Amino acid sequence: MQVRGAPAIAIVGSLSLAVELTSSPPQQTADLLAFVRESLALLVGARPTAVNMKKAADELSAFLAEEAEKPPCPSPVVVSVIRWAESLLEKDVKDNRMIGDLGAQHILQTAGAPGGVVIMTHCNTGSLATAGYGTALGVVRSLQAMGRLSHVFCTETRPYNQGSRLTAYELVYEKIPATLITDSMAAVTMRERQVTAVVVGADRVVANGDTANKVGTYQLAVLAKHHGIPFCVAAPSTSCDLSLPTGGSIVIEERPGQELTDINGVRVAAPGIGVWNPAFDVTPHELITAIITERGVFRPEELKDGLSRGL
Ligand SMILES: CSC[C@@H](O)[C@@H](O)C(=O)COP(=O)(O)O
Repeated sequence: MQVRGAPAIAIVGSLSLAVELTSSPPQQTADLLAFVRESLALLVGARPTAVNMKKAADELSAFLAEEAEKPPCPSPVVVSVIRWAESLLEKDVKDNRMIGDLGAQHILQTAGAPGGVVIMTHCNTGSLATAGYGTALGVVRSLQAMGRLSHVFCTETRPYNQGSRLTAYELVYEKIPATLITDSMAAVTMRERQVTAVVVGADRVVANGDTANKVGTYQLAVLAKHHGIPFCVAAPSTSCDLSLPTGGSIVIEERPGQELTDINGVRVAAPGIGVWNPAFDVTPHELITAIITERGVFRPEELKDGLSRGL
C-alpha cells in the first residue's frame, strides 16, 4: 500500500527496478537477468489484483530476453531497462489524457442535455494513482476543462479512505466543485442529487468486461442500474486482461483486518469481532454501460474486438 492505483503500481514498480539496477548493476548478463526475474516476481505478487504490473513484467522480460542477445556487457542492458521504464511513464500520461477526453465526450453525448453534468466517483484514480492526469478522475478533469462539469460526488472509500484522503485532495487542489459522501450515502445521493453518471477506474478488466476495482464499486453499479444512471469504467488498455474470459478467476487481494477495526492506530471495533477485508470486488459486465479506454469507448461485449483491432 506504499504504492497504490493500478497504473502507478506498474510504473513505480518498473522505475524501482531501474533504480536498483542503476545503483548496483550486476556485472554479468546472466546475473542481471536472474535479478530482474526475481525482482519482477516479487513486484507482481505484492498487489496481485491489478494486472498492470504483471503485464509490465511480461513485456520487460520479453524485451530483456531480446536485449540480452545483443551486447556481451550488461551495462547497455541496464540503460535499456531504464529507458523502457521511463517510456511507461510517458505513455500513461498520454493515454490518460485520451481517456479523459473520450470519456468526457461520451458522457456529454449520453447525457444529451446542454448543461453541466454531475459525476459520482469511487476510490482514487487521479494523478496520485497514475503517472498523471488520471483515468476516471481524468474524465472529471476533461469535463471541467470543457466547462461542462457541474459537480462531483466522491465516496469516502472505506476502509482505506482513498476517496476522502486522496481524491478529495485532488479535487480541492484542482478547484473542482465537489462533495465528499460516505460509501453508504451513494443511494440517496443518486436519488436526490441528479447524478448524470458514475465513473470509476479499474484494476483489471477481463475479456467479457467484468471489472475488478476497489471494493464498493460493485454496489455502486447495482445502485446505478436501479436509478437508471450510466455506469462507466475508465481504464487504459494496460489494465485490460483479455487472457481471462470472466471475472471469476481474478485474484482478489485480502488486506489486514486492522484496516477496518482501527482508525489512526486506535481500535474502534468491538474486541473479538471477526473481520473480512477484500480490497477489491468484481462488477459483472451486465452492470457496466461503457468501458472508456485510450483506444475508444466500448460496451463490455465490444471490448475484446475493440482492443484487438490495431494490435
Ligand atoms: C487509476 S487507478 C484504478 C484503480 O487502481 C483504483 O480504482 C483502485 O482500486 C486502487 O486501489 P488501491 O488499493 O488503492 O491500489
